[in-house]
Amino acid sequence: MDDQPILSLRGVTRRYGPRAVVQQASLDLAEGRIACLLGPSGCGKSTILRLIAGLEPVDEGEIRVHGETVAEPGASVPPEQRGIGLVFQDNALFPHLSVRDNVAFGIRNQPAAVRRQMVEALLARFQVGHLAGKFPHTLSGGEQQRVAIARALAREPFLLLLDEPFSSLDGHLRTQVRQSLVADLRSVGTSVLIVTHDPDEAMLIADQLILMAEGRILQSGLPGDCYDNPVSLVAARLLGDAMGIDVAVADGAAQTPFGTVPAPGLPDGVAQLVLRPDDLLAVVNSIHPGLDGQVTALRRVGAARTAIVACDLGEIAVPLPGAPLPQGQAVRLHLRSGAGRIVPLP
Ligand SMILES: Nc1ncnc2c1ncn2[C@@H]1O[C@H](COP(=O)(O)OP(=O)(O)OP(=O)(O)O)[C@@H](O)[C@H]1O
Repeated sequence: MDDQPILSLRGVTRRYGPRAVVQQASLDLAEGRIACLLGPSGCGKSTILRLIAGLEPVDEGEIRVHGETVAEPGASVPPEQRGIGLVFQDNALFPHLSVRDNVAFGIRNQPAAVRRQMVEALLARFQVGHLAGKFPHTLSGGEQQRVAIARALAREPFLLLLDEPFSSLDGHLRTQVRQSLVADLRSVGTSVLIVTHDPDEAMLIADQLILMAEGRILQSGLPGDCYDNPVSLVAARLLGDAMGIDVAVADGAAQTPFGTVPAPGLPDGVAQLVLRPDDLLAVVNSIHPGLDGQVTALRRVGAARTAIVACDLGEIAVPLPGAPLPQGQAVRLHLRSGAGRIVPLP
């Protein structure tokens, strides 16, 4: 099996004036996977897509496709020769062309019979065959999205880039459209890189998750690994609530208010314990070491109960899987077995 990444970025930097909006970005994409690039608004996600597609030059670093350099400072393979499809947030279908002709547009050099067959197959695959003769303005946002993706795939790109494909949809519709679109993309087998700022969306659909903040790629890996083993507090917070507590590390172990936590590979000195809300347990009459506190309030969302516990670290929200605790109850906070990660200070 060929393990060579289909696309690699190495130390890629892009500046607008003096400001580097993408800084030293490195990543590898594997074939046939759905990767999600997740980060807050303005962190440089769309710029990375444009760099990969060849719509912008790199100022530093290198982009490789199947091991061949396609972009480095002063040299760039044009977008149409990269074999990469890009669908922007706004879809930008040609308004004066029917759905069928929009999809056929990118392959207009193919013989008519081949073109017809490919277009029909793609429209059917993306469940918009019944809309073939319609014009874009008569389609819903989700339908336009599917047509735009079918149009990009007609050129048989080895990689499809999707910039916030579900941003125009909300609630239930978003979940539905997302599920069925991802299933269709998987059935095609194309490699896909999806930009999103929605952590739940990224966790749900990604085979590979790429975390980004302030122009930098922080971490890349399986979604579960990124969630369980964040490289920093910032990376942890991209995927959900997390708190950081300064701790002392010596000989590969950190002394925390909840006991000793392994800190493999970290140098001696100050580091940070990263905690997810469900990493802590509030125990009454505990005989084990932990951090003492007192319940100051109870909250409930649906079936889930949370106790607000005042302790030396301030007020901490701790999930209560069992019976509710009364206000004022003294508790000891413990770290669940295996929970908590020690990361370097920012
Ligand atoms: N052509 C440009 N000239 C100058 N600054 C730009 C240009 N394009 C983008 N920027 C700035 O670069 C930063 C990164 O923009 P980018 O669109 O890549 O972020 P993003 O993560 O995709 O954001 P969003 O999720 O809001 O789309 C932003 O601060 C943006 O204002």
